[in-house]
Parts: sequence; structure tokens; C-alpha cells
Amino acid sequence: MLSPLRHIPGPYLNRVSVLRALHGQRARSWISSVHQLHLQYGNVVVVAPNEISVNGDPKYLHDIYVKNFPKSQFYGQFGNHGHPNMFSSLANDVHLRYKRVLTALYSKLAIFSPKNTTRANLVEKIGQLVQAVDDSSRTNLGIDVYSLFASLAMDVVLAFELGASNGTDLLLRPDKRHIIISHRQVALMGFWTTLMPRLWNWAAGTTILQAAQKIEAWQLSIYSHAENNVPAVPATANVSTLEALKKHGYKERAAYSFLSDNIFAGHETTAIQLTYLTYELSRPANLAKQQRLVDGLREAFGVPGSSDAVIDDLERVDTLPYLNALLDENSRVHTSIPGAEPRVVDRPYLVTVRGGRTVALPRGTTISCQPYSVHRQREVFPDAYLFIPERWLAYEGEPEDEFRARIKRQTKFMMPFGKGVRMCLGMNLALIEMKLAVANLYWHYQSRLCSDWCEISGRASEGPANPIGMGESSQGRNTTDEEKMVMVDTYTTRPLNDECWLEWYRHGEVVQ
Ligand code: HEM
Repeated sequence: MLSPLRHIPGPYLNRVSVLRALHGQRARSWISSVHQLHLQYGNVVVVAPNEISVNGDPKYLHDIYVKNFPKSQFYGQFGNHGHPNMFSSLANDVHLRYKRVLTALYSKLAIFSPKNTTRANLVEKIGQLVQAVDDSSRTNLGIDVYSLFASLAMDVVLAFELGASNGTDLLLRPDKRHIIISHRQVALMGFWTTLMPRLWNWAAGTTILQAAQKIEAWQLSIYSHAENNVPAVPATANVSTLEALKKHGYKERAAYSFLSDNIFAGHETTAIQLTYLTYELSRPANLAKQQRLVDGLREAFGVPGSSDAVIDDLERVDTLPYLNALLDENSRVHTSIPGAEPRVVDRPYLVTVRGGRTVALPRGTTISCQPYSVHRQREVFPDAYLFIPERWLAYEGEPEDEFRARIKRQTKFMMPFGKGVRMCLGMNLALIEMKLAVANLYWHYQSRLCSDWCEISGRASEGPANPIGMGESSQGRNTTDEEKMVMVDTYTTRPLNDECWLEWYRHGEVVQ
């Protein structure tokens, strides 16, 4: 009865004990549970004695993330090598200090600038991606795109962090991709890392402890190599993240903490987006969408002049309407980070619960929005669970002003890269990397689900493809593509089986 959150709707147990929240997160079912709570109790729900989840009103997103309540202790565990970094810093002033060092380097202007090395690096890696798919298309075997895109993302992010010559070459060397598996093993420990750090070693067991040690040894060896081989770049070009950090006084492990975080934050999230987008495009019911993308690419760039031609016009790729619609819809439905982004109330703050009552939150209350739910507001996104890229384009006969107003409203309910001050540092890099990857792949190829991998659901003639579920309860018998592509119910998601097998055919080739 004395709970300060007693007027916030939700189950009694949540108000008096953290057990349900802890159990839900450990069992990988918490995002779905919180989503159900919102459907049942409204926009503001209690999830633990000192914690609420809010949804349904962009005012909350603005107040929490743009006006910048500090991050909760959840993030404190994301330090590396004994040092904090941008992602793990909690206090706003500390974060601002870090942000000043790195923001310009990751700005869209810097990423796109012809003076910098990033463009050339991106184009080179995309060429290698096309080549890897070409190899698989010649053998008529499928390819696991989740590993392929993780390799791309790792190669891109490391070239950026350390300089082109100091990065990885996982696209060219599949035999080195075991490091991605180690990252996945450790990433699955998210519950223990963030909420039970003292029990981490016990929960990890030998295999994961070894994976963590292997990652750290690998990181330190590539960083040390980069320290000894500083890339020579023209005076007008950007330096690597490592060099930028060093210039600002962050040395050795204090700098490495940022790099290791960017590797974790950057490679998996990008791979997840690309995997789900190419999966969606390959589903029988979505093949018309794939064709629409191909038609748009042909219109913009003609047909490839050779099998290794690469579209390198970043500006044009960046503005292709249907490609953008695909990325927006994919990041809505299959957002890489669907879990709550918790912040702490550090000033007087009021929320309005179902029924209209206003409740003042005590300072210290943890408050969050979870992108999974924000992205599924039915009043904003009709058929919210379905993958419909067309919702990001003007409907037939829709007046321009109504279209603009609709997109503005939809955008207010999107947070695939977070929102506000603590929004993703690597967003501009990730976005153009993903656009280049999808544009180049579908310029050369068409894709299909690999029938040796799964029972394929749905038909080309049918309406929208079924929504993909969240959490193991949607896994069924784990035999169809829809079951295999269920999203893991964790802060950062991934496909339940850690794989997605697609077949690629050159345009004009007969699809098997
Ligand atoms: C598609 C790819 C990516 C997605 C979907 C993504 C998503 C996100 C999200 C949702 C957040 C906010 C998390 C929160 O507040 O709980 C975030 C923060 C962050 N991301 Fe990304 N990210 C991506 C790629 C990258 C890349 C490539 C890098 C680095 C090279 C990166 C570095 C960071 C950092 C440093 C932060 C913390 C920013 C801060 O606290 O100021 N991310 N990202």
C-alpha cells in the first residue's frame, strides 16, 4: 500500500517484488510480457517496485530521451578493459565529455565526405560482399546471411575504428569468422552482464568464459597492432577512432574501452537489420516488394556492367525512396534493440495513467520505453505487426500535406537508433552501409529462402506475410522459416537459431 508507485497500473506482484522482472529477463520473455502489460493496462505500467514502462505518447520519448534523464545502472556494466565508455557512462556531464570527442567523426558529413577514407572503405567492403554472394550463387548453395552480414559489419566498423589496413578481413576469410561466434556466445549473457554481474562467472560456465577471454585477447592484439601501424592519411582526411581518442588524452585501455564497445554495439545490430531485411524480401509473399526494389535500382543505375560492378554513388543510394521505405519498415518491425532503454527520473516528473489520473514519480524511479512496443502503436501504424514498407511512401491519391503529416507522426514513434542525446553514435555509418549492401546485392541478384534450410511458409500470390514472433514461445516446431526467424526476446535481439539461409540468383537466371 505504501509503494510510491501504487497508483501506476499493473500487477500487484510487480509493485512489491523484482522477481517477475528478473525471471522474465532471464527466461527471455520480458519484452513480450511488458508489451502485454501495455495492451492490458495502458500507456503507463509498473514493471518492478521502482520501475515503470511508458508507451503510446511521443511526449514521453521527448521528455525521457531528448530532455535526457540519465541512464540507469543497467548500462554501467558495458565498460570494457576496466574502463568506461560512451555507451556505459551514466552521468550526463561525463557522457557529454566523451561525446565531444567523437560526434564529428561519426557525423553524416564526415562519413560522406570525399576527403575521408570511409567512402572508399565502404565501397571496397561492399565489393567483397557481392563477391562472397557471387561465389555462393555459382555453387547453387545457400548462404547464411546472418554470418555474412556480421562479417561485413565487423570489417566496416573495424576499418573505421582502427584504420583500413588494421581492420579485419572476415568477408574474404570465412575461416576467421569464429570470432563472430564468440561474440554471440557472450552477447547471450546480457541478463547476467547487466543485472547480475557478480554472478557472471558462475553463470557463464567454461565455454562462455573462454569465449570472453578469446575476445579480449583478440581485441588487445588488433589494438596493439593498430597502435604500431598508424595509417598514413592526408592531412585533410579523418583519423581513426583510436587516433581521435588518443589525441584527446584517452590512452591504451581507456581508449580501447570505446573501441570494444563500438565493435559490440556496431557489428551485431547491423547484421540483424540486414538479415531481417533480406529475409523479408525473400519470403514468397514479399517477392513483389523485392521486384519493386530491383526496378527502382535499375531505374537509378541501369544494369550492372560486369559481375563485380559496385554502385558507389552514396548520395543517390541514400535517397532512393523504396530502399528507404524498406529500411524504415524493417527497423520498425525487426528493430535490433527492441528492449527497454532505461533512464532514471532525476527531476519532478508527472505521468498520466489509464483513466486520466496524474501521478508524480519519485526521483530515482527507473523509467523506460521499449522500442518493440513504441513501434507497434496501432493508431499510428495500422496492421502494426505486419511488414508493410509502403506505409513510408505516399498512398495513392494521398495529398502531399497529409502524407508529410503522417510520416512526421510515424517518425515520432520510431526509435530504432534510440532517441535524443544518447542516440546511436554509429547511426550514419550503419545506415549508409546497409543501404549500399542492399542496393548492390539486389542490383546483381534476386534472393529466395533456402528450401534445404526450412519449410517455406506462404505463397507469392498470398497477401501480406505473417508477422514474425518475439520470444521462444513463438518457436513452434522450429521447422518453418517463420519459426526459425523468431526474434530472441532480449535487449538486443537476433534470429532464434543464429542463422538465416538464403539462395541468390543473378537476374535472368532460372530460380530453382
Ligand atoms: C543498425 C545498426 C545499429 C543499431 C540498430 C544501433 C542501435 C542503437 C541504439 C538503439 C542505441 C541506444 C541504446 C540505448 O539508449 O539503450 C545505440 C547507442 C549507441 N550505439 Fe548504436 N546501433 C547501430 C550501430 C552502431 C555502430 C555501427 C556503432 C559504432 C561504430 C554504434 C555505437 C553506439 C554507441 C557508442 C551508442 C551509445 C551512444 C551514447 O550513449 O551517446 N552503433 N545504438
